[in-house]
Amino acid sequence: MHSFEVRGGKKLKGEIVPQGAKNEALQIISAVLLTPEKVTITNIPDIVDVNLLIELLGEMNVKIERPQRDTCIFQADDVDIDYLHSETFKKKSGKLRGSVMLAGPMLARYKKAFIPKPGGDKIGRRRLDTHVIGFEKLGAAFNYHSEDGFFHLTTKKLQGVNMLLDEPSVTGTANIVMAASMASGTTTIYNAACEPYIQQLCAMLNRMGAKISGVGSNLLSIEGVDYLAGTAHRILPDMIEVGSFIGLAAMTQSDILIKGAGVDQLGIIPEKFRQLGIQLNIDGDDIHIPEQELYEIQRYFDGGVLTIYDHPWPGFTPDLLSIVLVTAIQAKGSVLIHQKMFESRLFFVDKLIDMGAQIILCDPHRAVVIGLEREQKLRGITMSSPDIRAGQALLIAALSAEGKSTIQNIEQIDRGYQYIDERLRKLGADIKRIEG
Ligand SMILES: CC(=O)N[C@H]1[C@@H](OP(=O)(O)OP(=O)(O)OC[C@H]2O[C@@H](n3ccc(=O)[nH]c3=O)[C@H](O)[C@@H]2O)O[C@H](CO)[C@@H](O)[C@@H]1O
Ligand SMILES: C=C(OP(=O)(O)O)C(=O)O
Repeated sequence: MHSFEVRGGKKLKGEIVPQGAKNEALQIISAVLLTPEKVTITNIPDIVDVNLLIELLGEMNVKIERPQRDTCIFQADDVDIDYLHSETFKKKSGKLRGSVMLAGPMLARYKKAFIPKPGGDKIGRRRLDTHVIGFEKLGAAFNYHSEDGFFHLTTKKLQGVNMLLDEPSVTGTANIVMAASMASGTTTIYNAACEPYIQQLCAMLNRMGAKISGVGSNLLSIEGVDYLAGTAHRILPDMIEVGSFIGLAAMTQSDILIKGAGVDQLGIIPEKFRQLGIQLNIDGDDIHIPEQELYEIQRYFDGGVLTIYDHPWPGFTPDLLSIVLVTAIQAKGSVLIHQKMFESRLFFVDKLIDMGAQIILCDPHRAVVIGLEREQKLRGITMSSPDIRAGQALLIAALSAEGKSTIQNIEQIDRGYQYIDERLRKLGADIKRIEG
């Protein structure tokens, strides 16, 4: 288990470029299975989850060239379907959430698929019903094997259908879109997720020859086609990284320029940080966060305490709530953080409380942060990273704290943030990776 040793309390300064988006990469890389032709993907983040998915494809006999660290050329012209029965696949696919999205393309092209017991963050119950019910509506039969937690899916032919999703699941929508793109007839998906990740996937599939309309809305219409061709695709900047850097700058009173932030695709994210009182200057595709002595949390017009909560896109992504929470610690004022989607994502606040933060954990979904107004610094402590975003939030807390902090279990952070220690050092942070 590796850890980060951080000596906090330093102001940072400089430019940082966000990596390609993790959650988009997982969808886009799964989609290469839909065609026997070459698909070139650029701006791939060099992170554990994405590298593991690429490794899985390689083991399925997909040809992969990696001319640069951020570019892969995939060709799925001779896929070994039997690999999906192997113990190695079971073990590896269970390590990341993204592997569930191999099922949609497999079902579309090879008429059978397996949904592994999902990996990813242990942040609460993460059901797969939306995926399985969607496939069933398209004409797939499934069997759940309780001994290995796998869903086994088969179909003679996928047939377009109108469906209303139980919830706008992000990976569920991606899976169903990929399967429907090669079904017979037209599929409509209402209550579809519409995150930029999904919009990017649909744009890529359309370039491959799919016929998807309604992209960006919660009503997608997909006219099935027989064949999808190769294409090239560039992954957007990771909006969760962008939000994390905004929070980092505010908490550490730093002057940071986020270059190429993908401003047009950030939705409500900048506004939520502005509600915390953080000044953001948007210039073209860059975001400048100037050094700020104090930032004051807004109140509602009637004087009520601000609540920041997650909601399916275009609402605020749950993946940034831990970052917003940690950023509020040094603000002036109070905010209620309400994590509606996941029930185990807020428990890391006990570590922040140990560091000196004023937080009341009301229940597993809600926490009130009472800002310290920089009257008191957090204290460095030893802590362990429970999940990817809480890990990054703890790192931000450690960088703002007085003295030394040790963050253990940084494998969680490495799942989603590329060379984070190296990039933070370039901004002047005192952070060391301790191996073993
Ligand atoms: C690999 C990947 O892309 N992971 C993202 C994806 O996970 P993932 O696709 O697994 O998440 P889902 O969108 O399926 O939903 C996540 C959880 O939220 C619940 N839920 C969902 C929608 C809703 O309206 N109400 C509700 O309560 C679901 O029951 C589920 O427990 O989307 C999540 C929600 O944005 C993000 O946190 C994950 O980072
Ligand atoms: C929850 C996340 O990831 P995953 O779905 O891969 O666990 C995340 O990216 O914040």
